[in-house]
Amino acid sequence: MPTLGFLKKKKTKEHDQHSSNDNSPVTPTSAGGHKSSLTSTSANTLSSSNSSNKGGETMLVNHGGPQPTSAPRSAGQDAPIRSEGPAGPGMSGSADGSSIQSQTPGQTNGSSLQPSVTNSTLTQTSTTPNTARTTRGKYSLTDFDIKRTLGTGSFGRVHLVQSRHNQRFYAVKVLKKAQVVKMKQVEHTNDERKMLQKVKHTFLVTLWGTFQDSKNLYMVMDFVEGGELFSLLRKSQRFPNPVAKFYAAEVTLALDYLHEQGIIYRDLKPENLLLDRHGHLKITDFGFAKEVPDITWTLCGTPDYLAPEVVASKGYNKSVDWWSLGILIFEMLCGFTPFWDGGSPMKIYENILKGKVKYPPYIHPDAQDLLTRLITPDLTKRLGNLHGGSKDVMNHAWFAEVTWERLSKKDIDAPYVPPVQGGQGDASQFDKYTEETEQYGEHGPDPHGYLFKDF
Ligand SMILES: Nc1ncnc2c1ncn2[C@@H]1O[C@H](COP(=O)(O)OP(=O)(O)OP(=O)(O)O)[C@@H](O)[C@H]1O
Repeated sequence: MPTLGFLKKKKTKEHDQHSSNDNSPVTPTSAGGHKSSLTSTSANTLSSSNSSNKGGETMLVNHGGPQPTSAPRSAGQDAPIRSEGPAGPGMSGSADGSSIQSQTPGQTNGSSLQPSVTNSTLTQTSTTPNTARTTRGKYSLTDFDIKRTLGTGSFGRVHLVQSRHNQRFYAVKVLKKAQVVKMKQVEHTNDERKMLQKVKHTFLVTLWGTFQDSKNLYMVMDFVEGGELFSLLRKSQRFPNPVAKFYAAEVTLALDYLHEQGIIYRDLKPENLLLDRHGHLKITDFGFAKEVPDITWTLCGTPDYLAPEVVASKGYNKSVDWWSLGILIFEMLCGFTPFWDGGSPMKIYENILKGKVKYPPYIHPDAQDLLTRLITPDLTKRLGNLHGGSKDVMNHAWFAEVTWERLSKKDIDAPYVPPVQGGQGDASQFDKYTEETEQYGEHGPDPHGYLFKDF
């Protein structure tokens, strides 16, 4: 049994060895839900419509195990509010010497726009294959008021910001160029921007635009208000079978979409899964996503989630995401990852290569069957990598009651609705961080600017 170290957030990037129109303002349409409990319903959960699934048993899960020592966020307090609309942040005409680029989608992926009962209106945006946002405009720091920090990463932090044009809230990821260069992440950072610009899917975060100044890179995204799945999982210790299934099914749809686009995600973990105001998932952090038609070799990702072929520095393909899905499902069902062992990445790698997974007795047999088929080193046997592709995963018995079509339209209630009121910049679901003291937007020498021409 792992000790409490597994409760910590898993850091990502240090393990990489590769050097390698302004839309018109929209009036808020709804306030978010206020259910703060994790609701697990019957096995029907994943096939029920929003309108019919209101009677779930309340289960803020506590399985009697150790309380987390880190990461649990304070339960969200309702806080001042407003709502995002289907519009980008709005842009100023010019920008303090920043070089800039952004997209202005005509529509968003909708999750933050409408109450879930109107989900049928989301069909097209949710499943339509990517039509890359190509409209270019200009954002700059002067377009936003920077509010608090939502999260920190290896090279910078993510801020809640408010557009000075339409007063809506967004998340801006700020990356320090010098740090990106020092950690040999130039290619990954440019890829992140490229991949996020390309994708458009209900369960993926929307990138509205990017820009840079002499020191930093900025990525303007939707503010996903409900916090990280990681926090919910640590608070809950582990999820009941139907709850894990709900999140796994949404991730499966997102992976299916990404793989269809020729993109490997490579960084699946609860820290990168955010909940929107209705409790549906949004995958964020495309720092390791890559367009790979066939095989690639880069060692990147988070130790606990790495497939053996990645650990062994072999060439690998999209199937690494299916392996990681297995690890994610395991972690959601058990509260810890299968290869975790004392916190040392080397030990974790050893365990991954040994490939022995101990399944606790409380895991549902169908779940265990799926996990053994995903967490298998044999690529000729790994589900998702076989002839049927992602459909093999979707057709597995554990997902039997999932009505994929409805799920893709978010026409199924989420098991947990974060206690936020949408659109008001309510960041109560996020940890508090010491704020950045360094001023953004300063003029000065820009020795690394040439490396980030697309920003
Ligand atoms: N669009 C968003 N809306 C709300 N919060 C966000 C958003 N994007 C990121 N965050 C928060 O910021 C955190 C860090 O973001 P992200 O993982 O993209 O940064 P990173 O620098 O790549 O991190 P790491 O180095 O750990 O991979 C996330 O875990 C999440 O809590």
